[in-house]
Amino acid sequence: MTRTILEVDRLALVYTGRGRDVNAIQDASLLVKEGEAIGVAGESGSGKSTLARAVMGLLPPTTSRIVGGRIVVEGVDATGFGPSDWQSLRGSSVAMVFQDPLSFLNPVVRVGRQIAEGIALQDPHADRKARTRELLELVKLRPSVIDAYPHELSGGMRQRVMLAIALGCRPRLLVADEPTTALDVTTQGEILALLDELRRTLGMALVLISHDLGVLRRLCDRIYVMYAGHTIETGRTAQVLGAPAHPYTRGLIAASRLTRGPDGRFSTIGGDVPSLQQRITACPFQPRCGSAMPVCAEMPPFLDTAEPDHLGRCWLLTPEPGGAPALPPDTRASEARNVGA
Ligand SMILES: Nc1ncnc2c1ncn2[C@@H]1O[C@H](COP(=O)(O)OP(=O)(O)OP(=O)(O)O)[C@@H](O)[C@H]1O
Repeated sequence: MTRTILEVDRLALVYTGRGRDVNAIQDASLLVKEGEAIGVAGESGSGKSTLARAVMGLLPPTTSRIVGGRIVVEGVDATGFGPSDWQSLRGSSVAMVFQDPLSFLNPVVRVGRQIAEGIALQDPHADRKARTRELLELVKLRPSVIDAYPHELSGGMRQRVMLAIALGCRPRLLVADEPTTALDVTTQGEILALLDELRRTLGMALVLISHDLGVLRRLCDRIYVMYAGHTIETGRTAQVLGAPAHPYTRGLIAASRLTRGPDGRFSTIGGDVPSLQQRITACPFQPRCGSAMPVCAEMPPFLDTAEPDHLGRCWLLTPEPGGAPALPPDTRASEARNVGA
């Protein structure tokens, strides 16, 4: 059976820093198996980056707090980890690349040294020169890049450098948060192809965060769709994007295709994302949903089975909307963890 690398089980997380709470993650689950490519989709503000940073231990403990659920990395419960525990995990089994390499790279340190520093953190005895060259070759950069400063490189090259640094710890999981959003279309294609190739050749799992469904369709085995801090749908990519179970996913797909409605206007999802200052106690999408029923405003739906390995958080998926849930909540949560198992 394929090993589980990451398991997020009904996570809830609050930002507390700006004088008011923001319940950025309210009920999110994620399961990543060895070597798998997982996509996380959702509108701006749905909690994708917060989830990514939470599973990497990169959220500041002074302004964020996990208030429910668990994060388990390679069988170890990391939910209560402090900064040093997270640092050693990041140096050994998980790594992350971000949208903007310039905010990550040190502008006054040559690229080669920045890659070598990452290698030394993981293995103080490593031959840093040889391993730096090996990493540059992996990300398809010329060895001469070693002497360059970040500002001397193009956006695509900087993203490759950030990838080389991330790969320095030989991660079993790479989390990539909108890694190509800031790049032109051609460079975007090259970086995505590289990510795909690296995942396959290194046998590494990938969590790819993107609001671009086309990108996720191209690279991912399974997809999680997020809305207002909730996982609202998950399944194999072809299932979720080909036969979406949740009205929100259907709206997201229509909007991403730039299709026009009967009135000739481009499809959009009407209404506003709910406030995250309180925990949402009903269906988070109900105020914007064209298929909403009375129960949707009264009780939170649970992730339910649309078909094998395909779950949606929607009362439309229960046999008797408004009646007792077909499965108790805990059973449904464990199903969310088991999708793709
Ligand atoms: N440091 C912070 N303090 C308070 N609230 C925050 C903080 N960071 C993010 N948020 C809020 O948390 C919610 C989720 O934000 P997050 O960045 O995770 O969403 P996202 O789906 O990644 O959006 P985007 O695609 O725009 O990056 C938003 O309402 C956002 O305003």
